[in-house]
Amino acid sequence: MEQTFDAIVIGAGQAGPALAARLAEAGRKVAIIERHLVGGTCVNTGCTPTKAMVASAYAAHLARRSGDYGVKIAGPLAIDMAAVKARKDVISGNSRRNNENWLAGIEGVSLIRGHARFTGPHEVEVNGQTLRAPQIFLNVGGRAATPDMPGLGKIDYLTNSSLLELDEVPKRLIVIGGSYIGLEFAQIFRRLGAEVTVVEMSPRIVAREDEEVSAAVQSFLEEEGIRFRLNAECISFEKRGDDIAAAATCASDEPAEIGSHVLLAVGRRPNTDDLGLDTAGVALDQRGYVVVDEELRTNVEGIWALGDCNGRGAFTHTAYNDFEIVAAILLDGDSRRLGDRFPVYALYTDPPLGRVGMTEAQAREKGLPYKVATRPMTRVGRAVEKGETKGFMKAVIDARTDRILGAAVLGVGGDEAVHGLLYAMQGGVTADTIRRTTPIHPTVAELFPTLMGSLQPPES
Ligand SMILES: Cc1cc2nc3c(=O)[nH]c(=O)nc-3n(C[C@H](O)[C@H](O)[C@H](O)COP(=O)(O)OP(=O)(O)OC[C@H]3O[C@@H](n4cnc5c(N)ncnc54)[C@H](O)[C@@H]3O)c2cc1C
Ligand SMILES: NC(=O)c1ccc[n+]([C@@H]2O[C@H](COP(=O)([O-])OP(=O)(O)OC[C@H]3O[C@@H](n4cnc5c(N)ncnc54)[C@H](O)[C@@H]3O)[C@@H](O)[C@H]2O)c1
Repeated sequence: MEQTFDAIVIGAGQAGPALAARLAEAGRKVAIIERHLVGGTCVNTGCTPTKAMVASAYAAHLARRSGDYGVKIAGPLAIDMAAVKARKDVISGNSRRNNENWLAGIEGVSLIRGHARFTGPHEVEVNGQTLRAPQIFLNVGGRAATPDMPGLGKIDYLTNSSLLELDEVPKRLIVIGGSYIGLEFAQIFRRLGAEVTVVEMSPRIVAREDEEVSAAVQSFLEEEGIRFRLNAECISFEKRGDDIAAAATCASDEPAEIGSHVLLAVGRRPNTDDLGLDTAGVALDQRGYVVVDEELRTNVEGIWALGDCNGRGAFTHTAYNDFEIVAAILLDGDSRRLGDRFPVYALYTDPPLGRVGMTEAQAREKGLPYKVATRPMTRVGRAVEKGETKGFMKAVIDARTDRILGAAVLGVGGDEAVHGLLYAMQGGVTADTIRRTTPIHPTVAELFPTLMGSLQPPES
């Protein structure tokens, strides 16, 4: 059987459904094809379930610290991992169902379940059926990278997806990779009672960040009992009875890490290897990401790529922004572009790291004249009152224009507070204007004017 549509969207992740809805609203007949779960990674195996578990882990942490606040809990603390998982499943499941019901209710959108594969530049095959459309939008996302490490094929390892299915806390968890996924899970499971070791091949964790950010995050995670093996340039695995041994270096006299479970969190790979993109003539880069221009167009007329699969962003908000760019161009006659967006993200450890724009190291590498200011969270009233004073805030300002180049807010509420600086950057607001504003007391963001008032040239 063959069917013709005005547009086909492949993947119901973070950009596809919103785009399908906008196209249908504009009167187009749209097919959206999903091979697994509506909502994609974020809703089912990424943001939503992990942040639900971050909340459970925080509750456990706060309960352990309750005495600090003058609150006594009688008896020992117990973690009911099955209940933690059930809570996370309800939150994630509700989100998925809301997405499904919303899509099902949109006139002009057909949700087709199955794996899509190109059979030509403007036709795909799903479940043996051919679908044709002049416009095709890829939103196929990615999955956990599983590099060819010695011994990996002989052990049962976990990824972000399978780890979320555990209904018992691992006794000893070895996390390979010390970035977003690795650190968020490391702290979650440590707070839920596991012994946790993070094995990272770089000399420091979250190595994209400034050195003092990496050091502060490592230090507060170590205070909670998480161990780190850095410079792990030569990782291999071996089964030892019921346990797994992970060797971190090639030196045979260095002891291996012994764990009951291993989580692989060493990056993602795009779901572009089983799409038949060569048949359609769509160009990929060396890492398998779809090559797109500033308007998300691929090299093939009538094919666009949005979200993680284009390698131009790796977050839900960047995937959604890709939808906004494409919809603006195709439906609103508005000329939005990838280059309009500032890098912004959060690392959801506790305390979280909110980040926007450049790091200081990036400003230095670019040879930009800049000023910098930092302030420890111990000198932020709101943090002191909450009893959560770990971390610091830092701003990097262009010395010529007085505009913000970048900022890090590592501390309680940092994921929220950093937005004040994002909006300031988008609006071209200067540090001096921020210095003259009157923010709400007591908040974390109320210290931004003070921060801007303490800018200094970098130490040379
Ligand atoms: C553990 C974890 C935590 C995360 N936490 C955060 C966070 O807190 N904040 C944040 O911003 N980002 C977070 N992310 C990243 C975020 O999940 C992704 O950036 C986002 O989901 C990307 O959206 P997408 O639409 O590009 O792809 P996806 O959400 O991956 O969706 C792609 C969809 O396409 C489908 N698909 C693939 N191939 C085909 C095919 N051939 N035919 C049909 N369907 C297909 C897939 O089944 C999937 O449903 C996290 C990721 C992980 C793994
Ligand atoms: N809070 C969030 O927004 C959030 C949370 C989780 C995931 N994500 C998204 O998911 C993506 C993937 O996250 P991630 O943490 O898996 O990847 P990542 O690319 O951010 O980090 C991978 C880490 O693994 C290390 N590594 C790579 N190969 C290794 C090896 N062989 N041995 C040891 N260490 C190795 C790297 O040095 C790096 O520190 C991120 O790009 C991010 O956008 C976002």
